[in-house]
Amino acid sequence: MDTLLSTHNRLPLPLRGLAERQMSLPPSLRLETRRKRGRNLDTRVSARASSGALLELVPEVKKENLDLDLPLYDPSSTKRVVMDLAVVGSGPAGLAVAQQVSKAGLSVCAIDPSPKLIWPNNYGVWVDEFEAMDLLDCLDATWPGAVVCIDDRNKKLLDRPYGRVNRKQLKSKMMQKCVSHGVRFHQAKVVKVIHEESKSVLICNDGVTVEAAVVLDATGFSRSLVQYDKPYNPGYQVAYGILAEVEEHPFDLDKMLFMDWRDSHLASGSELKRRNERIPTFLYAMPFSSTRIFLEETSLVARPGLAMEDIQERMVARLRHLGIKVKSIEEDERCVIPMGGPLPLLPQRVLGIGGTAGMVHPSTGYMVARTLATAPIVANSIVQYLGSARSLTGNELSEAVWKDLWPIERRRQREFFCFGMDILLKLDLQGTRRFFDAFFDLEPYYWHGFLSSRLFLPELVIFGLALFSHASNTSRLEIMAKGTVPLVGMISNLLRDRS
Ligand SMILES: CC(C)=CCC/C(C)=C/C=C/C(C)=C/C=C/C(C)=C/C=C/C=C(C)/C=C/C=C(C)/C=C/C=C(\C)CCC=C(C)C
Repeated sequence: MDTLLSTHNRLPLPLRGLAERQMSLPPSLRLETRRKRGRNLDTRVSARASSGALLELVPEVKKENLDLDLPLYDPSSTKRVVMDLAVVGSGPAGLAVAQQVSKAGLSVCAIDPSPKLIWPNNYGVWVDEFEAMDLLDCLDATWPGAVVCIDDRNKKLLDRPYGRVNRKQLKSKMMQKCVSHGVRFHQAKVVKVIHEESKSVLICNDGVTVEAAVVLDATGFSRSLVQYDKPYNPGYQVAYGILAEVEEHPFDLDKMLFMDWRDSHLASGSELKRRNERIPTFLYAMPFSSTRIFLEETSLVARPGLAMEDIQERMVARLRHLGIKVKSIEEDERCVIPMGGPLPLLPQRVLGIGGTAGMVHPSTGYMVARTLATAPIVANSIVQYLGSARSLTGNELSEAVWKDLWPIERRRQREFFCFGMDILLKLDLQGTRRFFDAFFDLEPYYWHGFLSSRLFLPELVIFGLALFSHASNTSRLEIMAKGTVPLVGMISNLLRDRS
């Protein structure tokens, strides 16, 4: 499945409106959205295998839909009214808000070209994040801990349970709640929105119009309706993953492999090794059994993003070196996640959530847990301002909701995460290893809090100093040399944005 993700927490989200955004990406990252599933071939990835041979095992595209009857929006109804909320996009972010606003008794219309489509990506999350939202039933595999291989000699065991999201179960659960609270669905793509004083008119590609007091853009990275007023210059996380049946693999079943930065699979002096030394990739793996495993070769962040073919080539070399013989591939995924970059224009009439609203963690690419945790904030604020008193409408209402979505402390936190991303962008393989060696030696409170967006600026300063003090002398010099300009940039952005 190819995806420009509207997500990770790993709900990296299925891409909506990819085509429009494709042209703004570097050519090597332009992808089509597709989903592949279940074809068994008797081929093996052998010692002579190329990425071409691996790709031959990738099954045909097959989109999977939920088996669910959706109540449809009726454009011909004589009683047609202005809906309270129109949600554009039915990824996790959009459905989470739709579900909660409709629960409060407001009318909601969800518009999506494929509302029943099961989200395409393998999302991973820290179990505590889903537990806090009472979503443990939406994990289909969990590992009591994780492991980070810094290099051949240095391995870190992370005592933090990790899980894979059962995307079918999560989407079914959210859709069922939406249906039981009366959300209406319209299967189309929104092509234009016209704003009037107290309502907006959404024009869909099938000619239908939907009127709503509030419009929420939850279309992920396609950013269909939300506007940006600054140049869009994100870093890109690029990854190629396969869910595969293998003869065997060397990984412990009770640990997920969070990051493997080893490069012994790349021949000394080879071009591939040189490329990996400049812009490293790591292996991320979820072992489900001794013969079934999800493997993803990942470039954490680069600008421009790494070419998918480069990543596939590295993955094949790695699997060969690890003695992993792939018997069949159930599904594959290609992820391109924009990270960092500017926030959308604040405030603006259309509301946003998820990728469209700058909610991807700029230092990690994760998004799902944070988005799901933010949905109640957005929903409550819509309900409060639009509720019985109808205290606010139009631009005033949008301004108030955007403030709740991106309060000053969250904007400061994001500035720090972008500062972190700027450092990561400049590190080569050795620098990256030294950096994560120090990062995962921090007190769990700090590295957990950083990855799960729980630390705010005062604590992030302590986190930064702690990381600095844990770092080796070489790494400190590197942080100072490569971090000074981004640090000054962060400080000036923080001083500029004080409201
Ligand atoms: C979408 C899908 C489905 C998929 C995709 C692909 C994948 C698999 C992915 C994965 C990923 C991952 C695993 C990720 C991870 C990440 C991480 C861990 C990250 C981290 C980061 C960190 C950082 C950035 C940090 C930072 C820090 C800093 C910046 C510090 C600094 C310091 C200094 C400068 C000193 C002074 C102080 C102050 C500022 C106060």
